[in-house]
Order: sequence, then structure tokens, then C-alpha cells
Amino acid sequence: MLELQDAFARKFHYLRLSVTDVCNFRCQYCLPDGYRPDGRKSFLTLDEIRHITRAFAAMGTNKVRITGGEPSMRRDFTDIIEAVASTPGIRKVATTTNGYRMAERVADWRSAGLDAINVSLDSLDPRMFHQITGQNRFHEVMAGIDAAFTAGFEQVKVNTVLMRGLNDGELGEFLAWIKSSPIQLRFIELMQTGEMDELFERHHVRGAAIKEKLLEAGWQQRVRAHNDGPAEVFWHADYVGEIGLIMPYAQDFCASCNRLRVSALGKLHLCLFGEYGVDLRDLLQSPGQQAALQRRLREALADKKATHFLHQGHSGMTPHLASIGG
Ligand SMILES: Nc1nc2c(ncn2[C@@H]2O[C@H](COP(=O)(O)OP(=O)(O)OP(=O)(O)O)[C@@H](O)[C@H]2O)c(=O)[nH]1
Ligand SMILES: C[S@@+](CC[C@H](N)C(=O)[O-])C[C@H]1O[C@@H](n2cnc3c(N)ncnc32)[C@H](O)[C@@H]1O
Ligand code: SF4
Ligand code: SF4
Repeated sequence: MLELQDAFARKFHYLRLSVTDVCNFRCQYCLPDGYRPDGRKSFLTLDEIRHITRAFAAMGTNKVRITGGEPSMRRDFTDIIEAVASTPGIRKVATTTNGYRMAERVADWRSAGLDAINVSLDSLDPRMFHQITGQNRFHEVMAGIDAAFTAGFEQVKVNTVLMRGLNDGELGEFLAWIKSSPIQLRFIELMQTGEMDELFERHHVRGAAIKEKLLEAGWQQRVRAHNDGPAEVFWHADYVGEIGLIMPYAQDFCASCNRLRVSALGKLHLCLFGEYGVDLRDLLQSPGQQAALQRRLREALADKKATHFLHQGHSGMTPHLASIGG
């Protein structure tokens, strides 16, 4: 099998597949004014999703993360999970969600083949949660996380975007929360995107400060496996949970890049902060197009850059991460 490999010898076995741009939250760093419907957009159909997944799987992809917007806003979300999970070669199906409908549906998602779930939770203080996400749904999301454990997930990853002056003083509360829960809590550095005004300057805080505190408190960094993603993971003998740090501004962050993205509009994105998307949709219309689709993917990959250009202030064409799935 000819794997997907770029000019820097990085291999890509992980696809982040966005299934919708729509979201019901208004996170300050993503869609502060909420999702603005655009009647002309049509998101990938179930058949198109099947064709994409098959082509990637035929080139060595074994993990697919279904994302968005908010993926659980899709009425056929469970069918999407099932379609991806039943594709030969796909060994891990994951999703990233804001927790919407999770408490009621997570058991169905698991039965459909979902292996891993990442939930966004920016604060353990319900009022701060509301302030950051624009939604008064803290307890709903927490109930969703509990329901995931009840449904049989052994670990849940929780994503917390670090924001100076908002949630950056909550380390103690978060640590107490994961002391006896199998949660991998990941602090994510705020990333600058095209539609952000001065929010980035106001709230960006380096994950390195948390790393120092963790090391001082006896946390140890897990040795990275070669196929691990970009999170640095820390463990402590007194804690069931773990801490992950996602620090895209750190040196060499992109050296371990192992993922490609397809947007809900069917475009291949070589980087979260790339300059363009490669349209795939014309080759998603029948199974007979798979060879041509694979050729297009391989040719496109030749142009993947070594890293993002965030340090120079360029966030590419990405207006906000809901447009590409994060
Ligand atoms: N800069 C950058 N950020 C990323 C990348 N992949 C994920 N992120 C960010 O990391 C955060 C967590 O992403 P998730 O969707 O939970 O996925 P993940 O970290 O790949 O999770 P695992 O597959 O469990 O390792 C989000 O804010 C993403 O936008 C990446 O390739 N580059
Ligand atoms: C774009 S969301 C899509 C999935 C789902 N709606 C959710 O929020 O989990 C994926 C992840 O990106 C993160 N994210 C969005 N905008 C970000 C930004 N500007 N900087 C860092 N992380 C961001 C979110 O917190 C979330 O964990
Ligand atoms: S981060 Fe996720 S939940 Fe928040 S606005 Fe963006 S897409 Fe929606
Ligand atoms: S910023 Fe781009 S190159 Fe860097 S890890 Fe993310 S997707 Fe890969």
C-alpha cells in the first residue's frame, strides 16, 4: 500500500473529518456571534463521507475524528459514526464535541462504533463556562461526560482553551476534578484565527507556565510514541487522570504533525492554518472515482509545508476553527 507521506517524511494515518460548520455555541475564541447560516452551503452527504473514508483508508488512514462545527448537530450523526466505523482499515473512530445531546445519545454513538470522545469544557465554574461559550449548559456537559463513562468509555479527553483572566486560574480545581476520574484534561493554547480581533492579545497565555507548575508538583512527562499527536502528556502517581498540553506556538510543535483534514464542504486542508483547500467533491460522487480521488490526495500532499506561519501572524484562510473542525 502506498501510504500518505509528505516531503518531510511525516506519515498521515489520521483524518479529521468535519461534517458540518453549524454550531449552537458561541465560544468567544471561535464563533463569538454564533453560527451565521449560509443557505448556499451543503455539507458532505453520508455517501460522500463513505467515499472519502474509503479512499483515505486505502492509503493507510486508520483513525478518523469526526468534528465540526458541532458534529452532534447532524441528525444523521449516529449513521455517520456507523459508516466510518464500518470502513475496512479504520480502527479508531473519535469525535470532538461541545457535549450537545451527549447525555442522551452517547450510548448510541458508542454502539454505532465510536471508540473515543473529546469534550470541550472551558471552565468548572458554571458562570465562567457561560461567559466563555455563550451557553448556560455547564451541567448538561458534565452530565454528558458522566454518561460517556456509564456507556463504557474508559477515558474521556476534555479540551480546555486557556484564556488569560478568564479560566487560567483554575488549575487547582481542574486537578482536583481529575484526581479520581480517568480524564485526560488538555489545556490548549489559544490560537489566532482570521476573524479574531484583539481577543488573542488579550487572552493568549502560554501552556509553558502550566508545564512548570506541573513539574514542580511532581507530575512527569510521558514519553511520546512516534504516532502520538502534538499534545505533551503528564501523569502523577496520585492521580487517575492525566494532563495534556497543546502548545502550537512551541518550537517543533509541527514536527509530529500526523493529520490531514477534510472540511464539511469536501475540501482537503493540508494544515489547520493553510492557504487553500483542495476541492474533492467532484470525485466523491461514486465509488468508481476512488483511484482518481487517491491520486488527487497524493498529489496535493506534495505541497504540505513544514509548519504553520502563526508566529509571523499568518493564520492562512481559516476564519475560525469551526470552519475546518479544529
Ligand atoms: N495547531 C494545531 N492544533 C491542533 C491540531 N490538531 C488538533 N489541534 C487542536 O487541539 C485541540 C484538541 O483537538 P481534538 O479535536 O481534541 O483532537 P486531538 O488533540 O487530535 O486528539 P487526539 O486524537 O485524542 O490526540 C483543538 O483545539 C484543535 O484545534 C493540529 O494539527 N495543529
Ligand atoms: C472547532 S471545535 C469543533 C468541535 C466541537 N464544536 C467542540 O467545540 O468540541 C474543536 C476544538 O477546537 C477548539 N478551538 C476552537 N477555536 C480555538 C482557538 N481559536 N484556539 C484554540 N482552540 C480552539 C475548541 O475548544 C475545541 O476543543
Ligand atoms: S469551539 Fe466548538 S462549540 Fe465552540 S463555537 Fe467553535 S465549534 Fe462551536
Ligand atoms: S499547525 Fe499545521 S503543520 Fe502544524 S501540527 Fe497543525 S496541521 Fe500540522
